Amino acid sequence: MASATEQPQQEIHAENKNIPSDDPSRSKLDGGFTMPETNTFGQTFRDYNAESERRKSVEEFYRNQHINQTFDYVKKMREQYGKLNRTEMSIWECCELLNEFVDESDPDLDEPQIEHLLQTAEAIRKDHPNEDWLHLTGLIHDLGKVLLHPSFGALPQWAVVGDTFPVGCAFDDSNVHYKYFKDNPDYNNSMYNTKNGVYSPGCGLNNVVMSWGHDDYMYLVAKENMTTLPSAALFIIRYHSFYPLHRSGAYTHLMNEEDVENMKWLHIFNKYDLYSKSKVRIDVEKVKPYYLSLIKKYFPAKLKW
Ligand SMILES: O[C@H]1[C@H](O)[C@@H](O)[C@H](O)[C@@H](O)[C@H]1O
Ligand SMILES: [Fe+2]
Ligand SMILES: [Fe+2]
Repeated sequence: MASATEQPQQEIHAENKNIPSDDPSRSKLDGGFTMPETNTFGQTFRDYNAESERRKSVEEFYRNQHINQTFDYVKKMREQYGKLNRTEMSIWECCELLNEFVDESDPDLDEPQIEHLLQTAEAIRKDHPNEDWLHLTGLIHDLGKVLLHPSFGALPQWAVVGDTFPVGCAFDDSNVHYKYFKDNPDYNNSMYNTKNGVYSPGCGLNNVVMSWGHDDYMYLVAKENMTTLPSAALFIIRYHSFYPLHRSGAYTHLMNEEDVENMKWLHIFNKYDLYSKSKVRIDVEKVKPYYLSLIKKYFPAKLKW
């Protein structure tokens, strides 16, 4: 029987096994975690132009996302889904619901989402054994993708996944496939197309309306169900797809001091979210008791969704 103190799984270092330590092709070692040079398809991570079987569909995904995510659309969705009146279920039940979904925006992963959740959580657990809140954050950060499920209205992928960005101000050209924003109605709206748009500099991300998707939704679910996770966990969940900010440094003029503090944890988290994507399977039944104990510590048994 697996105990709640089961050791973390996943051989993160698998890629390096046969490569001499001084070989430049060897992955970078960083805090124990090996960041592989290439993804499952032999490409560098987040290369949206590399020729691969997924390139075309990922680009088509971003075309739809950029055209449809307007300020008005996001406001409407936030209000509607923020009511959390669709269903009641536990965190683990939600993990299981994600079993069937593959994320169409992701050039690095074609595994069902539950694999990605466990790979992320287990990779964090290995390097940061004492931050149990961060393990749980890894497990739940993508649960908002449940919006794809028929019982949540089966939202189109462009309304659930992909990188996020602020609406209500100019789209930054560091967004992937930026060119498709030109067909977004907000692109030509003078209220929304200046650097600050409807915001003031330093207003804080909490006051910025982000494109609608799994990040903001899961943030609302965690907060409204009174999680006892620390605020850094909520920040990670809410902004983990905000690559234009945490990877490219765009939109920093909207941040306040608290955001700057929280960014430190987001940067740590992001490494595991991105680079743990692999074909290495996790034995779900083996690790389940450990994660159930964390869920019990930080969440009520049933949550409103
Ligand atoms: O394709 C991925 C995926 O949807 C992730 O869940 C999200 O966090 C990333 O930002 C995105 O690029
Ligand atoms: Fe995500
Ligand atoms: Fe993720």
